[in-house]
Amino acid sequence: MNKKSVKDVDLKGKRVFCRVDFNVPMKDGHVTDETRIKAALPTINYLIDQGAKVILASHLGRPKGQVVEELRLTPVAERLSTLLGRNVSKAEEAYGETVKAAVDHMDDGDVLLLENVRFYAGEEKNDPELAKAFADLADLYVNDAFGAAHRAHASTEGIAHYVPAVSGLLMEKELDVLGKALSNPERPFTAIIGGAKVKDKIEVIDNLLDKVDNLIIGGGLAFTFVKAQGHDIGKSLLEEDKIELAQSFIKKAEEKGVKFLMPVDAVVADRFAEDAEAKTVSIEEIPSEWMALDIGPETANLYSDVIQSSKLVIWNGPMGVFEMDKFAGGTRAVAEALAEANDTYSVIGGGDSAAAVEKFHFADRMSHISTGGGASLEFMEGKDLPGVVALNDK
Ligand SMILES: Nc1ncnc2c1ncn2[C@@H]1O[C@H](COP(=O)(O)OP(=O)(O)O)[C@@H](O)[C@H]1O
Ligand SMILES: O=C(OP(=O)(O)O)[C@H](O)COP(=O)(O)O
Repeated sequence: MNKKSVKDVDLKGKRVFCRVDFNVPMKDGHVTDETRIKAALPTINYLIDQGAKVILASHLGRPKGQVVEELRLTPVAERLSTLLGRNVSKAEEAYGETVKAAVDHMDDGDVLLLENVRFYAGEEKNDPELAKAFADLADLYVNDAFGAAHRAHASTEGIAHYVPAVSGLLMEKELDVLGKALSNPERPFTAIIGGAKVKDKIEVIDNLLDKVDNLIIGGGLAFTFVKAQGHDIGKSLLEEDKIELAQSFIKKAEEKGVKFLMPVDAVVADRFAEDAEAKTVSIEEIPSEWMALDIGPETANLYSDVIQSSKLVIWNGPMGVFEMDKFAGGTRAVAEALAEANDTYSVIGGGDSAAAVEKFHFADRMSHISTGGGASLEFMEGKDLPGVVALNDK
């Protein structure tokens, strides 16, 4: 990588604003998957060992510029403290006089976690004033938030214009591993796209169609495609204004000779709940008052076959609502197929996909678990990541 890293700079006694991606799954005020926290530990420990004052910043969820009590980073500070085996102070804000005073009191090697940066409207707008306020806290900016590197926000991009800016160790590793896998991909090359961020991911498919041999669609995302084929999808997740785009992708795949795989059956539920009534139906028979919350077993078998005959698979986004046991079968089946495909280089991307692989105990059988979903997809599309571009060149 041609960007400077933490290894290239002097850190002793420096106030370091380190952007991490602690956007972790939470339930009832507890962190339910700590993959992203653990992934940031090498950089945090390195900064501590080098005698820096470590100011950590992250977003959590999408509070849209307002304080949302459930999205405070306090539970994350507690988990981090346990994992680091040292005290982690937690600020109630992300910048300003109180935070500055807290930073002034830090000793070398201390760790302070700022409050959720997305509580401020300026964050996602990449407001220069907010970026300057962040920069004001520090002598150096370290970006280790690979998972948010595709966002040009005040704490991921803006700040880098006001203070020397380098990459963290996780950021470096992600770019290195993904870059190597993609520079000359082994074939057949398969992408599996699922999850619920339909708007974000649907655009990615266009570029992926230029690169892959097989494109597998699952999760909530799939039903805009199922609808585009003229089937009734009941109350399943739908991005109405993307139906035409979905149709054009199916056509593009045909023209390019890319195998485009969509669900042939689904597990449907009468409502979005663990104890909902559920049944498996063929994709043409989704009842109008029901919603599809997982791919069905026939689809899972089809997808598993393609996975096992691929040499490179990138997987982003669960196949169903895997958090609920009734709708976890599809995600588990895909994870298992990947775990058993010994000859396949598997790259898992995205907070929820990584959490799913962890939940089903297949994590150590994957080739690389990326902490970025959208970020790894955009990187694989060949797009520049603003959070990386903004860093200082070597
Ligand atoms: N059929 C579906 N309907 C609604 N939500 C779904 C469906 N399939 C998957 N999901 C949800 O998608 C979420 C993950 O989506 P996303 O954030 O896009 O994935 P990732 O974090 O892996 O990039 C999970 O919480 C899961 O419950
Ligand atoms: O969870 C994240 O993205 P991902 O779900 O694509 O992995 C990142 O923290 C970015 O979050 P965002 O998509 O709300 O900007």
